[in-house]
Amino acid sequence: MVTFGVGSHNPAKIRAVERLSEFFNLTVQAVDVPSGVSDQPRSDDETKRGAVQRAKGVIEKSNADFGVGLEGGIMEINNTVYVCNWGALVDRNGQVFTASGARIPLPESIAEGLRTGIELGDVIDKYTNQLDVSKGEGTIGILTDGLITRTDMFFHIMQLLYGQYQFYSKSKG
Ligand SMILES: O=P(O)(O)OP(=O)(O)OP(=O)(O)OC[C@H]1O[C@@H](n2cnc3c(O)ncnc32)[C@H](O)[C@@H]1O
Ligand SMILES: [Mg+2]
Repeated sequence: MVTFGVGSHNPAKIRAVERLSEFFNLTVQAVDVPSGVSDQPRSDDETKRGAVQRAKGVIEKSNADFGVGLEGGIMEINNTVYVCNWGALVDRNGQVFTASGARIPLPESIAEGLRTGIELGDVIDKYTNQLDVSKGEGTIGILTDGLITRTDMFFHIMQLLYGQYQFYSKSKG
């Protein structure tokens, strides 16, 4: 049985890793690790660093076979703010795999709130008049009318990560 440690207690992230059980037997454990970046990463680079640092932290702090880091952030292209997401998978040999997920533009009213320094999680709760959107369908779920949830998106990242691990394991043999 393969163990995946996830550097987060967010159920939207945990469920995304658990969904890998569609392909093989695994157990998932949440591990308390810092991302080492700000609560609201503001570039691809910072978001990716958060994911990698979480994944490495899991390997250091637990006995899991794989450390997983999943990180949400925002980034700007030509004055349009996008929600972005990164993931990292680290194995016991210290190999690091990274992948990014879907990104879509944020409506100007949400982007405005973010420019004042508030976290997306808080802005989206206010925008939707709901609690803990980030632990459920996520901003991506709201902005796609529920078609792609935060878990769907992180699951796609997990496939990209584990798929790379498989590819490089086989090509070395
Ligand atoms: O406990 P952790 O793992 O930190 O869970 P989190 O929800 O805070 O997740 P992140 O730190 O990775 O996300 C950074 C911010 O973006 C928010 N967010 C909400 N929905 C999101 C989505 O669909 N994609 C990316 N970020 C989202 C999130 O609530 C945070 O304020
Ligand atoms: Mg966070």
